[in-house]
Amino acid sequence: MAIPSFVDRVTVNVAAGRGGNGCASVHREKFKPLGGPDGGNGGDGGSVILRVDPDVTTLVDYHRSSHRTATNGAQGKGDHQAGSNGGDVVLPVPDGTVISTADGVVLADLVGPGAEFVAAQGGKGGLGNAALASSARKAPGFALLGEDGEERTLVLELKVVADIGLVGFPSAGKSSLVASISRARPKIADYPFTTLIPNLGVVVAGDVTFTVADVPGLIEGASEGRGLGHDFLRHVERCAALVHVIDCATYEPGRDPLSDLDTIEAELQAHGGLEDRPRLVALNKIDVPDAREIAEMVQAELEQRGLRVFPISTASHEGLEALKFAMADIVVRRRAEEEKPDTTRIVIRPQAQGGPEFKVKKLPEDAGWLVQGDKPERWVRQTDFANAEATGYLADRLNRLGVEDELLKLGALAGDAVMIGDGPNAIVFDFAPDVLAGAEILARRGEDHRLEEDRPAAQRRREKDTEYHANRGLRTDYKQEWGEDEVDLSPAEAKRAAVKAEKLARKEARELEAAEESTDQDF
Ligand SMILES: Nc1nc2c(ncn2[C@@H]2O[C@H](COP(=O)(O)OP(=O)(O)OP(=O)(O)O)[C@@H](O)[C@H]2O)c(=O)[nH]1
Ligand SMILES: [Mg+2]
Repeated sequence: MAIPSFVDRVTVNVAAGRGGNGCASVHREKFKPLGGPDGGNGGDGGSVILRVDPDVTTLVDYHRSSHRTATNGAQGKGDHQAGSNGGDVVLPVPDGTVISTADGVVLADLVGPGAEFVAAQGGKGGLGNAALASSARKAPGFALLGEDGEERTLVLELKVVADIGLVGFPSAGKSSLVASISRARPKIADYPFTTLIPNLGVVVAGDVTFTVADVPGLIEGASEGRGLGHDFLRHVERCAALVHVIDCATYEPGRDPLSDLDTIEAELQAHGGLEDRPRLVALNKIDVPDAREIAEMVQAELEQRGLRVFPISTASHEGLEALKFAMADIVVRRRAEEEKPDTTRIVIRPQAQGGPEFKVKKLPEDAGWLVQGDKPERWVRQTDFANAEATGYLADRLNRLGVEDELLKLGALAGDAVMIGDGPNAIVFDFAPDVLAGAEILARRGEDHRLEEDRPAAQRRREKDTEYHANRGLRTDYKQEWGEDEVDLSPAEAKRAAVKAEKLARKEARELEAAEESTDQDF
């Protein structure tokens, strides 16, 4: 039989929608030439959300199609029309789904119906020029860009949240046991590895209700990746107790109840983490005369090892009541010991970073300054650098946040490179306090005087930025941008290369400027 692919651990790619751009528009009406700004805001991009749905028991759907994308927010329009928001995509996942990054960092552990995790946050829509108008800037000639939606690769793992885990060789009768003590109706068949995904059954014993999960057959070597069992052992990691289901009716050579138990114990040992869990032994299939004989033979020896043994038959139901109550006993004891009841939702989410809204760091080797922070980085993404007024607005925002003060305090000089953000979308500015410090100045729409009056160096810089950002849709990285033809630069190397190239460009510009000045004097 071909080993089927695992369905309880899947890698999914989620992409949220982009925020719509804000609109820059001016109200037009007959005989009223000076209308106010009426550009609407862009809609927010839809998010991709994972939510526990009690009706979903496997991750099989994500195994078949692992890319999920939410829709983009619509662009804002004139006449104060806001773009509509992109729709969220809600992905139903089973209770007990653990979400981690591709490199194994656990982001969330979803327990309980309705528990949610935002897998990819939709991009915020950009403000339209109507929303950007202020008393000083009555008719902004620009709008903010919508932000990209988050894109992530996540690993979803299902850990069944069961009180009791049934372990054993293939065809030992684990699924049959779940079926005979609960209302679950798992597939049962006389070939090994019938169960590919754990079956969960709800068992009622007296006034105790608990859950039992069978684990797909464990075989020797499973913990080293042979067979199916290893990947499924994680399902029993949360169990209060393990029940060994032992087939006393097998005619396979080399198998008997004692060595089967040792084999499974060795697997559990190799997997690790289950040593402290109490064990019960169910000697199954005693409706078969030979099996009953074998069970009677080994019972005493197992009991000598300190194990509680239950001869059972899932076919005739003999011994099942005693086994059920023994399970219930352990569950009750475990629940009493536990500080937190099982129903507590455990949701781990990366906490939003508190503290100051931005950080300024001096880069080594006089390479300039690095500004990091959610707000400044977001504002850069929202800026249309082809529009000087939008660029000026960004400078004002950064100034108001205190970025410039902080740079001055730390000793930044005019002309120093200031890098905002350190991802592929990072952007490098010349530090020009006079530009940053300017108040709102009336200018023609889409322009900013402060930038117009710049020296040629800043002019050059601005043209370069404009060109760079015009190409942003292509996601040009530093290698292309700065003509660096080394391959596989690490982000830190790329940053250094970018800053170095930036300094060089600035030096050239200064030289050019000096040359131009000396030319001026000739006239
Ligand atoms: N005679 C008899 N047969 C049983 C008993 N319990 C289970 N079986 C049979 O054993 C075979 C395997 O049973 P399953 O419950 O599918 O075994 P499993 O341990 O879940 O096996 P995998 O899912 O493959 O790991 C089936 O043909 C069952 O009918 C029993 O008490 N008596
Ligand atoms: Mg089974």
